Parts: sequence; structure tokens; C-alpha cells
Amino acid sequence: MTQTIEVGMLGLGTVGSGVVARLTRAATKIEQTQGLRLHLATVAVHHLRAPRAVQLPVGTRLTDDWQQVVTDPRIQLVIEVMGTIATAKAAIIAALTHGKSVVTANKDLMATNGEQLIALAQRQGCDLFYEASVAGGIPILRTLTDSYATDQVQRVAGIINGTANYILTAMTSQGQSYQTALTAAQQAGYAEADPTNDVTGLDTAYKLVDCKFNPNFWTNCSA
Ligand SMILES: NC(=O)C1=CN([C@@H]2O[C@H](COP(=O)(O)OP(=O)(O)OC[C@H]3O[C@@H](n4cnc5c(N)ncnc54)[C@H](OP(=O)(O)O)[C@@H]3O)[C@@H](O)[C@H]2O)C=CC1
Ligand SMILES: N[C@@H](CC=O)C(=O)O
Repeated sequence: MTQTIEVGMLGLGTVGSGVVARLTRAATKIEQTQGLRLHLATVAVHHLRAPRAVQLPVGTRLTDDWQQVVTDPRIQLVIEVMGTIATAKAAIIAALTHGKSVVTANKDLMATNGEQLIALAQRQGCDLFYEASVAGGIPILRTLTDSYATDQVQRVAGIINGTANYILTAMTSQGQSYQTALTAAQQAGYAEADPTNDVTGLDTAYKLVDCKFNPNFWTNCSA
């Protein structure tokens, strides 16, 4: 039998639009394989009238008040994809306090406040998933937990920041200027709205710090 989960989402930018597109495209598959229907009840944004990259499903409500999402008794699962630290932290704390499970892509928040949020989720008996915050397309966090449960990870190698990789490739193989390459990376959605963390290495550091919550990973790093 199919169970319906009422979902609220905070943010409808690069990642949020991808979530809507994916949920719409894969709805039947999710239902068939998981026995779940994820109903996107409400989405919170900053600018109600801004143009959107995706069309919301019929019946999904758009609001500019994130509190309406995290306090709505009908909503069971909150997806946080609005970014930044302070507001997202307040929203996730409110969602968990109201007994909702949370999925977040917010590596900055998890790296700086992850311990507190994970502890709150445990106390509340809720799930807090953050696979999307680190190499979500691979994915790696759950793989480390489940598939390498008896291993101790010694070293990680790879391209950890897509923006830096994109910029360096464009500059070296196409002779683009730094600014042209950065603008293209922003337009393509690799770089964050504020690309400072991408180009200074902080984004990479945050992703590695996020891995530390994994029991098989090193534990002596902090944000
Ligand atoms: N971009 C990427 O490739 C990846 C990003 N991430 C992480 O995902 C998160 C989202 O990133 P991204 O999608 O790129 O960000 P965007 O800047 O594209 O989108 C942010 C969204 O949040 C909304 N928003 C901002 N402030 C508020 C607020 N106070 N109340 C309600 N809505 C708000 C914005 O509304 P409006 O549109 O109206 O302005 C916008 O829709 C970040 O934590 C980022 O680090 C993780 C992996 C990859
Ligand atoms: N801005 C990030 C996006 C994914 O985390 C990057 O460039 O890697």
C-alpha cells in the first residue's frame, strides 16, 4: 500500500528546482520502489514573484514565510535548500522541534553546527539527512556509513569543489579569464550565489568537516 508523506521545502533556487524536477519525474518510480508518495505541500522562497526554473506541481503552495512550513502540523518532512547559516539553522531547529524529519544540502550549516543539530534530531526521534551536502551526486556519506562499516578511512582524494575545477579547466584549456570562467560557473549553477567559499577553499573544507560525523571517518577536524 502506498503511504503519502507531506513535504515542505525551504528554497527554490538551483538545488530546490532540481528537487522539484526530480520528484516530479521520478514520482512513479518512488511509489513503485519505496511505496511512498512524496506530496510537495508548501515551498518557501524569499521573493514570491521571482521567475522560477521549474513549475510547481498543481496544488503546491508558495509562501515567503518559512515559519509556515516548519510549524505546519500536516508537514512531516522538511527539505532545507535555502542556504546560509543563521536562518537555515533556526528553520531546522524549529522543524525538528515540531517533530519533523529534515533533509538538508547545507554543508556550511552542518560543518559549523552539525553536532548540535544531529543531537537535537536524536532527542526528537527525527531523521536529519545531509547526503546532498557532500558529493551528493556520487553519493558518499551513506556509502561510508553502510558499505564501509568495518573499515577506517585513511585518505580521501578527488575533486571536491566543482566550481574551482570548472574555473581552472576553463582558464587552462580554453584560455578564459578568471572572471569569465567564474561568471560561467555561476550561470551553470556550480558556484553558489556568493562564490566566496567556492574560490577560497572553504567549501571544500566544509565538505570534509561534514564527513567527520561519519563513524568510519577521521574525527579531529572542525570548521
Ligand atoms: N548549487 C549547488 O550546486 C549546490 C548547493 N548546495 C547547497 O544547497 C543550498 C542551496 O543552494 P542553491 O540552490 O545553490 O542556492 P540558491 O541561492 O540558488 O537558492 C536559495 C533559495 O532559497 C531561498 N531563500 C533564501 N533565503 C530565504 C528565506 N529567508 N526564506 C525563504 N526562502 C529563502 C531563495 O529564494 P528566492 O529564489 O525567492 O530568492 C532561493 O529560492 C546551499 O546550502 C548550498 O550550499 C549543495 C550542493 C550543491
Ligand atoms: N558550489 C559547490 C556545489 C556543490 O557542492 C561546488 O562548486 O562544488
